[in-house]
Amino acid sequence: MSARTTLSLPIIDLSSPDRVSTANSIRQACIEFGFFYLVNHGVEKKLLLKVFDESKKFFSLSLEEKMKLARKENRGYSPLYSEKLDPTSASKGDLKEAHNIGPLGDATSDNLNQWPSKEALPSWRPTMESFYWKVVEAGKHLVSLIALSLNLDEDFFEKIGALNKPAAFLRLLHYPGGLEPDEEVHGASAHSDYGMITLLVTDGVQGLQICKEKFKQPRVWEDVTHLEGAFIVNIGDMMERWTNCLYRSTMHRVMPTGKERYSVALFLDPALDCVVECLQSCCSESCPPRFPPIRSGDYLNERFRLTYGS
Ligand SMILES: O=C(O)CCC(=O)C(=O)O
Ligand SMILES: [Fe+2]
Repeated sequence: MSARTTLSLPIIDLSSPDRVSTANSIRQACIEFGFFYLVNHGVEKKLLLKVFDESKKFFSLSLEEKMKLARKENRGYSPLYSEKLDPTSASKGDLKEAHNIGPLGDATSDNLNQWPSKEALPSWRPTMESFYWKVVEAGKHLVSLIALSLNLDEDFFEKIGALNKPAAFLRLLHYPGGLEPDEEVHGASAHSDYGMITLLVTDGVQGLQICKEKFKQPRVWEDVTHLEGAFIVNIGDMMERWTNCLYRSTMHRVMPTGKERYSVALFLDPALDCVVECLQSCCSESCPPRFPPIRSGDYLNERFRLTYGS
């Protein structure tokens, strides 16, 4: 087994009035780790607790009930082992169940969402909708600081249409307990996220690990410490493509610790018709673009296909 250490990530304060210094700290964090903690993000503790409470109620419904909402078009319920975030792994799938919601606010897309019945979970939908919008708001604010950190106008990503209809997915996750650490069984197998940024909140149970040097073997995994009340934010692959790998989309995974674990992630992805191509400030003659331009929707579809094997 490879060596492991525990890691404290840089802390970014979203409410700091000194935007330039915050942008500088974001730049450092994205170059060095691709991960950081986000504090003072504006999402109240009460709402966070309510989301976890509803999530626990949802995952304790019978499998039959949950399968009525089985995943279609990346919305709805995915049972244990149905996903493999590392398509190269030989395992039978990831030891987690999940439920995806999003993108909201657009009638066509909204209609594809699958909601548990009001009889079973009366507060589910308003809780998730309210949380979704609060986290999207924090995410958009953060993206404006990321633009600043890349010496771009704060509204750069708005102007190129990446955030017009936020392609955001809210994903509730449940990792069952009972299994000890094992190199074969992963809660979430090694992967990088696909989009711009991910904002994650967990119930405090350990398990999340990152590997800073994804191309180096053997891989070195470091445990990410829980910071109460903070979001854990990471850079996704499309942001890595925009920045020509200046900002890292860091590989991560969730290992079973023997304890049951809940987490909630919001994936803020570029609008589906937005073309993601190397930023001018991130390439030069001696450092040409490493990736060709790609439509966000095409990129996402391909990644989902590999993850779900369909
Ligand atoms: O549950 C976690 O801590 C991380 C989940 C994750 O990385 C993902 O769903 O992409
Ligand atoms: Fe992830």
